[in-house]
Amino acid sequence: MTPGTALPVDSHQQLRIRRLLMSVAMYVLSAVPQGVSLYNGISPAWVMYTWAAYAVVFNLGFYLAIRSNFSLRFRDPSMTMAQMVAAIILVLFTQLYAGEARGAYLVVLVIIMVFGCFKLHTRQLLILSLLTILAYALTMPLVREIEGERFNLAVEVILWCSFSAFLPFISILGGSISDLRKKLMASNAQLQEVLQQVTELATHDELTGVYNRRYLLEMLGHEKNRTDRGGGGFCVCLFDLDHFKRVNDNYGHAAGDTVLKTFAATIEPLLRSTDFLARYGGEEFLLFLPQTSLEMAQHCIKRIQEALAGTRFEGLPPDFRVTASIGVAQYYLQEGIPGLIERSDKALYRAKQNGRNRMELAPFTRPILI
Ligand SMILES: Nc1nc2c(ncn2[C@@H]2O[C@H](COP(=O)(O)OP(=O)(O)OP(=O)(O)O)[C@@H](O)[C@H]2O)c(=O)[nH]1
Repeated sequence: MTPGTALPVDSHQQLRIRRLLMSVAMYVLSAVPQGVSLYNGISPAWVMYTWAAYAVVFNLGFYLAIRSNFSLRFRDPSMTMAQMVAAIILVLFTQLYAGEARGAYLVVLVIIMVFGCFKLHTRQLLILSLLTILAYALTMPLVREIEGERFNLAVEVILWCSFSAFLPFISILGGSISDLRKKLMASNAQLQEVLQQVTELATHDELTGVYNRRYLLEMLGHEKNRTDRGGGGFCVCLFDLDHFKRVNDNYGHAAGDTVLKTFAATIEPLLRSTDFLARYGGEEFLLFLPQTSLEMAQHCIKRIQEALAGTRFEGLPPDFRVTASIGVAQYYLQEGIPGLIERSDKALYRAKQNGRNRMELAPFTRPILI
């Protein structure tokens, strides 16, 4: 992925090819004045053939370089500067034989500068335009040679002066557009980053990094709808850390936070990618197990209890352990999510009553689909 943007490399290359095709379209269009010149005997046929061969070879070369990803080796994989220089050389060549129609070709140079605004800075565009003005001036003795007696120095100088006045101006304008584009892209990237942060904040618990209650309830709602339409059943497991108040009281609030974070970090790797662990409140966590029977949920809880029994907590005594009481409920058809959680909460209450560090299953009286 290119830094600062959201597009994958392939999409960037496709965009570059699209831009190249735009410039190819310009070549095709400029074949029209070439043809008219040829038809009217203003420029010789070999100029048109040379122009066409040059255009085909260079554009094919640029196309292959981008298509094969060879251009990714360059700082600018669009090869904007190279494309522009190639086009400028071609225009300067064809205008040599354009006679009185020379002005029409000079317009193309202006359009080439506008193309540069996709990638180049104002300074690069200005340097390129000054070099073009100089190169154009240097072609004048050749034009004189080709045109012989028809050469009108005054007309040529007027053309050169107006061209020299406008081209730098177009470059500055193009550069400003380019800068504006870059700023827009940077602020877009920033916006994406902020959006990602906001999404993270809206769906995750800040302390433990697991999902938050709101997001979990949303996911439960989706799963309920899916199950009611004929999907497999699911379970929820409500965890409550035992005697957590004592952790805060004996070791301080920061140690309590560490316990919550470590608890979540211990459970997460034990889950399938489709399971959801969320912080339900204070020291309560809700585990949502889609496509899971009560029996499978019990296996999962046992795995978690075993892992917890061996978990050490940073900054706390080596023999310090945390246990949890768990209430497990399996969803039954058409049940409301609040009702389902209430059943798991009642089961959790029984687990506390029955001595903690254990799980209790919520009884059910209605059919369960799994
Ligand atoms: N460190 C820390 N403590 C929290 C956080 N949220 C809630 N608590 C504490 O969690 C404790 C919950 O205590 P109780 O509800 O009495 O339950 P308990 O001590 O775990 O006892 P049982 O649930 O009956 O086993 C309270 O002391 C809260 O202050 C948190 O984000 N960080």
